[in-house]
Amino acid sequence: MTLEGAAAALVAAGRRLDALGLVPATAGNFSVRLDARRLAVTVSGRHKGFLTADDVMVVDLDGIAEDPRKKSSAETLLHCGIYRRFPQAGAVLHGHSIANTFLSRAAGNDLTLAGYELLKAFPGLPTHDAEVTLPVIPNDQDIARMQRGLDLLWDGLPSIPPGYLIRGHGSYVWAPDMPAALMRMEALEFMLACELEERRQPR
Ligand SMILES: CSCCC(=O)C(=O)COP(=O)(O)O
Ligand SMILES: [Zn+2]
Repeated sequence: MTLEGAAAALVAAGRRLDALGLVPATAGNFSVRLDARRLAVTVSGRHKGFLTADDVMVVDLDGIAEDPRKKSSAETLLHCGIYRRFPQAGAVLHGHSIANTFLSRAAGNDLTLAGYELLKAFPGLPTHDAEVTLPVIPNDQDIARMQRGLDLLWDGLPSIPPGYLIRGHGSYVWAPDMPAALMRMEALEFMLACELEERRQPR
């Protein structure tokens, strides 16, 4: 993918996720893979609903910026960690919603979503009669350490779902391309909103 195409995809993703309330304030960050060694990622601290092409920059898989005058997302190393581990990952989205924040604070080490039609948005789940268990990892301002923890966690999982939650912080999903990543993010956040609604019901 070209940098111009990547920038257009990230700007459009920001508008879409902002319209859904998933990137309040300057929260969230997005990326797409450019080639085997590089990704295009959002610049840190920008409101993701109002991105322009100038708010997208190139880093390598170690998070090193091509243009050192620009500062990439504070969470760049989580994007790099996904592209390094999953060769089929072509786009990564991170959002902060009320549902993912609340539920990740209430959850243990993982969160299972079961019986939702929208589970079909995740790979290998052809019917609603299925479940996906997403890891919930501790939040940490040391992003390199958080990624090391994720790598250890992934090493121990028999199969790795294409997403996770960071406690009290937000959700990450990835997919082969941006349209598929958006579909996963919307489906995940819809199911989390349903879970939140269920917990609001009087028992
Ligand atoms: C105001 S949100 C706090 C930082 C964060 O969690 C986030 O997703 C946005 O950080 P970035 O550096 O990518 O703008
Ligand atoms: Zn965040």
